[in-house]
Amino acid sequence: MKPILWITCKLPEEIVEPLKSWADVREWPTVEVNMPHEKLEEIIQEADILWTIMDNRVSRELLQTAKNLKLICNLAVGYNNIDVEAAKELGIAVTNTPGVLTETTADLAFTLMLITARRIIEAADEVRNGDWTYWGVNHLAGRDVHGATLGIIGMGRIGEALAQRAKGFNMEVLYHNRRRKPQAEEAYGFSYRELDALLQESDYVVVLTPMTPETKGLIGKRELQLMKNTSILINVARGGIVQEDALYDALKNGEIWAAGTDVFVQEPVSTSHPLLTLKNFVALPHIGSATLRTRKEMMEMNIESMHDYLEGNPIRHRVV
Ligand SMILES: NC(=O)C1=CN([C@@H]2O[C@H](COP(=O)(O)OP(=O)(O)OC[C@H]3O[C@@H](n4cnc5c(N)ncnc54)[C@H](OP(=O)(O)O)[C@@H]3O)[C@@H](O)[C@H]2O)C=CC1
Ligand SMILES: O=CC(=O)O
Repeated sequence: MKPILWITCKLPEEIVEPLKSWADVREWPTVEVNMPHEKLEEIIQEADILWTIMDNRVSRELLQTAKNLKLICNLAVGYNNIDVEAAKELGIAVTNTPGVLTETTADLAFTLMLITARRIIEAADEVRNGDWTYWGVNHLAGRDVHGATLGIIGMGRIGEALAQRAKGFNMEVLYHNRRRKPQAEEAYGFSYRELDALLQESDYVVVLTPMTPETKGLIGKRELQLMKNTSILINVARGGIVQEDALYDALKNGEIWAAGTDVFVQEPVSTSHPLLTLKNFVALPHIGSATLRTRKEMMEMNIESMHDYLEGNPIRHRVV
């Protein structure tokens, strides 16, 4: 009997079709709406392999209801949507997609810095809405990215790729991790800072840590107040690492100059979210790794893990 592979979102036909040679493939049928949690509760009971996306909350309670589940492949590098400790205890392997999305996500992080600093969304909207009525000396004037100081919180794969882009813009690069990276410091000229010093010195602060109990709410009122009132905060990591209510207050009160984020606590974010009322806030719909090539490579990486499992080989890209 073929193992049951449940895919919790609609994937391209050319990816799914070949899987049918070895799996009894069952898939969520539509791209417009993601699988509701109640459906996940139902299908986890029959799946041998579960192919998940970040939207799926795979808790301990949910995992405990699984009868045959042996492998979860998460179509993302971040895996905070899955209780990996519980999975490990229950003998369920979990895999992710590190590396293949690094450069693409760094491109997006740098893009978000540029569009936030140069007020690109406001400017483009002005043209489209017919509000471009004059040339003014400080009209839509933003902030320079070149030559500024970039502080990266979470200098991992994506952080390093972002830092390399920043070097091309003659930026000074500071970073904060739990562990220093002396070799990278020497090779690329980054400088380590404690968190508070990084916040105080940087013109751009970019958050690129995973979401963990330690990073949840890492940037709140106190941290935002440490930043310069001319500085810009970018979050491409996970919603909730930056406290959204504190960010709203800091932007509204001019404690920081602007912010751009690709991620929210609740995704998709509600159009009534207070942050969306602010002109100095740029919002993107979690598109960090969204290029056709990278998404294909992410899917292929998950499939590699499935093949390893099937063939009884050590499972590549395994988190636990
Ligand atoms: N917006 C999007 O679409 C995307 C978002 N992401 C997010 O980006 C995250 C990073 O990805 P990637 O670069 O591949 O991951 P890495 O694991 O390579 O890098 C994460 C870095 O964060 C640091 N870190 C972890 N905990 C803390 C902490 N408490 N304080 C300070 N630094 C910390 C780690 O260093 P150390 O252990 O020394 O602290 C590490 O260097 C993902 O987990 C994901 O959530 C990723 C891809 C796309
Ligand atoms: O947010 C995306 C990821 O890959 O993690």
